[in-house]
Amino acid sequence: MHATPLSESPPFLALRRVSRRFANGVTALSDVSLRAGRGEFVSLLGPSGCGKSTVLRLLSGLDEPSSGQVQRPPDDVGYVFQEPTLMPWASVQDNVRLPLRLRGAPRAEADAAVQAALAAVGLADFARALPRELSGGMKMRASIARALVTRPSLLLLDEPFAALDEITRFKLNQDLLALWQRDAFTALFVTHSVYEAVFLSQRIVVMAARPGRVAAELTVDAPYPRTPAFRSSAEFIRCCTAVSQAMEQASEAAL
Ligand SMILES: Nc1ncnc2c1ncn2[C@@H]1O[C@H](COP(=O)(O)OP(=O)(O)OP(=O)(O)O)[C@@H](O)[C@H]1O
Repeated sequence: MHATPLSESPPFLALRRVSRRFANGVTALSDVSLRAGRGEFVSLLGPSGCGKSTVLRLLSGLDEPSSGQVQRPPDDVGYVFQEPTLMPWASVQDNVRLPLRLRGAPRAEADAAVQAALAAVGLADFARALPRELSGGMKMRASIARALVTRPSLLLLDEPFAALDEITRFKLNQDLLALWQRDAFTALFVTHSVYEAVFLSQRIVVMAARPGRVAAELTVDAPYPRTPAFRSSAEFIRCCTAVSQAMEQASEAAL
């Protein structure tokens, strides 16, 4: 594990000296610069209110910076929220089909894409189920399938597993990495959990609050695929310790 130099290959997405002030006077982000290369898995880690969700909203085009520059990828962006946000009256397959319907994709093409997305998250047998018939983990799988059904080049995930029990969370971490390796999208993953960030990421951006800013950047050198054995390895523990220390330093600096 080591601190990351900022200038390497040309970025796929970037924030350059971005600040975001809201009308109520809150400065959610102050002079934030970060970047990700194509196909990279990057986590944003930090305490509540440090601006993690604001970074995702800026990258998805849902929000604009007050100053600085946001470089977004040219094509599709998938977004997964903490809540699965499924339509309760629609079947799992109709929920997953929604982004394709909104863009007017031909029926046969959409059907094939929906089936493929459901199979990829292990929900092929639940295509006709209603969301209330699914467990929390399965609802989140459906939400991930909906985000991936358009084959986005960037997947933004805003604490998607925070409400799940630990076993389910570990399983979904593993399955998300398998999807990422298979489809080669760029992943920007927001979490409060040091362990989750280390397990998943190639790089971790540690943020601090009041105002939201980047406090540190660390690289996790461990190879993929990362199996459950990685969680009990010396390398994992070393990385978690380094990231926790960076978080502590960031919170002390904020006091
Ligand atoms: N639309 C808005 N208007 C005013 N203030 C906002 C708005 N959106 C966010 N904020 C404030 O900006 C700061 C950063 O919010 P943001 O949701 O990005 O943080 P976060 O790190 O994602 O927090 P959490 O981990 O709790 O989700 C917070 O103080 C929040 O209250």
